[in-house]
Amino acid sequence: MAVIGLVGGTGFDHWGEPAEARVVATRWGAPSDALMRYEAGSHTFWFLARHRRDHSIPPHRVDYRANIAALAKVGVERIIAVNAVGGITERYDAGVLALPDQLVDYTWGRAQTFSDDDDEPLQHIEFAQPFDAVVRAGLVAAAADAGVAVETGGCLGVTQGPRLETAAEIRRLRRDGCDLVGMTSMPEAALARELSLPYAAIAVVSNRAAGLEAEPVTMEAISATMANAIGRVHALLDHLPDD
Ligand SMILES: CSC[C@H]1O[C@H](OP(=O)(O)O)[C@H](O)[C@@H]1O
Ligand code: HPA
Repeated sequence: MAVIGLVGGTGFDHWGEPAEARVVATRWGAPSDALMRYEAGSHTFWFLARHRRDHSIPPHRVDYRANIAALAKVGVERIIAVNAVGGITERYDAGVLALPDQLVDYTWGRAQTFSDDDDEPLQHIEFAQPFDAVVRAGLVAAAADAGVAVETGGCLGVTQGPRLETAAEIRRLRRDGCDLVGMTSMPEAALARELSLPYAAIAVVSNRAAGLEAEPVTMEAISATMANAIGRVHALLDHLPDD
């Protein structure tokens, strides 16, 4: 049994009645919301709604440091992030569950490190592989066990938001090697690495990215796709293997 931090995003702001809710303070400030404990499959999960339960915190205003520090404070051993993302390359159609293995950071102006004052050690984390191979392997095994199809691998470009991208920005991301686009994986992934917390993401393709379809991207379509896919995310969590 492991104690796992679960950061839920768009389409996953709630997870039923928790076994426990805990308000956690950190030296970086308050996390997005109370942390909620759930027992699922053979693991304990501490769930945190990245945008708060009422989905009121936009991606550029999430206090990623407080969120990761709060998860560390309740003793999580690893972190699984759930993200709604746009699909850029053909493998990543709407509704696909992806387990990305790379990312490119296009965000700016976010508090992106704990190495930010004299009280914290200066760290230059190793980050060639931003998603943890062991956590990703557990998700691959869970998918096989649950009979849920996943695309393994893929590069996630992280934009600043909260607006969606232009068609030209998506063409640029494709040229840069990005398969997927989201807004919240950075600095979340890097901060987890700074605290030595293995981190991986379940990226749910909620839409084809801007300019790839005749119709514009709408929040209604994103929400509908996420509502459809979230049962498969839960199936993965229920089937995560024992260590
Ligand atoms: C148009 S939806 C954009 C919103 O959804 C994603 O959130 P999350 O990563 O927390 O699931 C994306 O990053 C944006 O915040
Ligand atoms: O198309 C998108 N772009 C950026 N973030 C997203 N999150 C869901 N869909 C998207």
